[in-house]
Amino acid sequence: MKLLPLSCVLHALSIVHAFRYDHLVEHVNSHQDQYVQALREWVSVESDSSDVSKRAELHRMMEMTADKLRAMGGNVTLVDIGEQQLPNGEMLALPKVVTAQFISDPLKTTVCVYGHVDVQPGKLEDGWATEPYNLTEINGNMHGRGTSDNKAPVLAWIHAVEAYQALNIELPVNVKFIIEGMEETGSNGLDAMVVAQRDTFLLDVDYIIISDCGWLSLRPALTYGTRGNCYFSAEIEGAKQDLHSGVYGGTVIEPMTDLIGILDTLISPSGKILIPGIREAVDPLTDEEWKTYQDIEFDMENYKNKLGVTELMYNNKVDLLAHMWRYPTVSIHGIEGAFSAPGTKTVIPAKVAAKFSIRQVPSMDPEVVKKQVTEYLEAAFARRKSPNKLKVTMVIGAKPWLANTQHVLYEAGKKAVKRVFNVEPDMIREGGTIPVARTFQDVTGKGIIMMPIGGFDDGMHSQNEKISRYNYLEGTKLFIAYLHEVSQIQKSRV
Ligand SMILES: CC(C)C[C@H](N)C(=O)NCC(=O)O
Repeated sequence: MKLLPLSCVLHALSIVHAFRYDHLVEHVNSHQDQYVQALREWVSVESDSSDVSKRAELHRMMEMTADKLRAMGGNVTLVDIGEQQLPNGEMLALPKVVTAQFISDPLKTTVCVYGHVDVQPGKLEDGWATEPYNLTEINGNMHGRGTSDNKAPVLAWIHAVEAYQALNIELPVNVKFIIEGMEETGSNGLDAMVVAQRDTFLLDVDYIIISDCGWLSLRPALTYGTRGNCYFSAEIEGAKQDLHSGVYGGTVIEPMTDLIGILDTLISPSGKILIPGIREAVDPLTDEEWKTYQDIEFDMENYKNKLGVTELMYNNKVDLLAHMWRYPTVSIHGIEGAFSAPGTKTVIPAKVAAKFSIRQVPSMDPEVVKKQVTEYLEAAFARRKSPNKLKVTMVIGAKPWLANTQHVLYEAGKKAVKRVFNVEPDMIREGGTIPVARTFQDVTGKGIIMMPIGGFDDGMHSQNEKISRYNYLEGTKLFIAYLHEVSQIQKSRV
């Protein structure tokens, strides 16, 4: 019998693969209505991790996620990660973390997909055009709280695995999942779970994949960095109860005036952080980074239009991208205890607490930031010689994450993007935070990639959040293709 040359065998194998990929794509296209229905069911659960009154819904969401993975034959565990302490001292059960495993072939590479199914708050009265928890499709965009962040991407990964199963095509890699329910509030309890499972569930994992972010434009992207987040509460307490501003105004030193005064010392109008030590800790922008940012296609006018603003903090692309991704910033989010309802209540609030955050970057350490901010605000408050009481607390201290773009995972990612979208991806960083990314990196030492499928205009955390049907479906195909590309990475090149 005549043996075929190796090149012919390899060619034949690649044809078989291409044929199967087409089948998988066809499967995704023909199941899109089921995928949308699955998203509708998930969006209908108000799994808001920041609102403790919604905790039962969050538990239900974790159960639904586990049921879905179980129904697909996954080896599923709901991991108890303990309790959280509320500001009033009460203890509340954290949502269990769902882990799952599909096939376990020692000869295959193992990937672990991380995602979350908790959401930010969403209320019609915040200015939504549609009910936030009722998935509503308008012009190809599916609106609903948690669609892009992060329910559709998690489902897209699940559907990618399901598609292989449905067509009886063996998964090219072992696939594990870690799906949590506290990401939006700092991934409480997850770091400890990662440490606890480093030598068990995570031991045979070769790579970790996260799809919890968005593209920069219409071009698909791969993400290699996130900022961290130090979230603070600065509480000022004065009188023992709220006071009539006509009767008492002018006689007492008002907590709100103190609070606004110290908040105003955090950042200058031109965006310069005024807390000593913060800017000094940031690595200078390298020539290589400058060039990378310069080469990214990014339309500043389009960005302004998308946001509905007439001016940005920087008017050149490199500065803007650098300040979006690799410089720290301060944002003030709200004041608890302040009067904010419509109307003209004339009260002097007795106790107010500002919530603000500092997005930090790789060379900064949350514990150091905590000390810098606390000391700085205490000094600013002391200068006011106010008799009121100030209490500064850091409630989230999530670290930033940065990957090596030369890692084989990114090579494989580019191939998958090319296959599905026929373009090279943008290589981008992300200004937001995925708290566990750095923990995965530090604790497991495994390669991590972020492969977003969200659109640049999805409005995560904001009114009318959406994901397009296009991104949802093509994203599913991207994940299918990526599982194949990862299986092609030679173990020696890890
Ligand atoms: C764009 C972010 C990385 C998405 C992520 N789910 C998130 O919102 N994290 C919390 C944050 O405040 O950045």
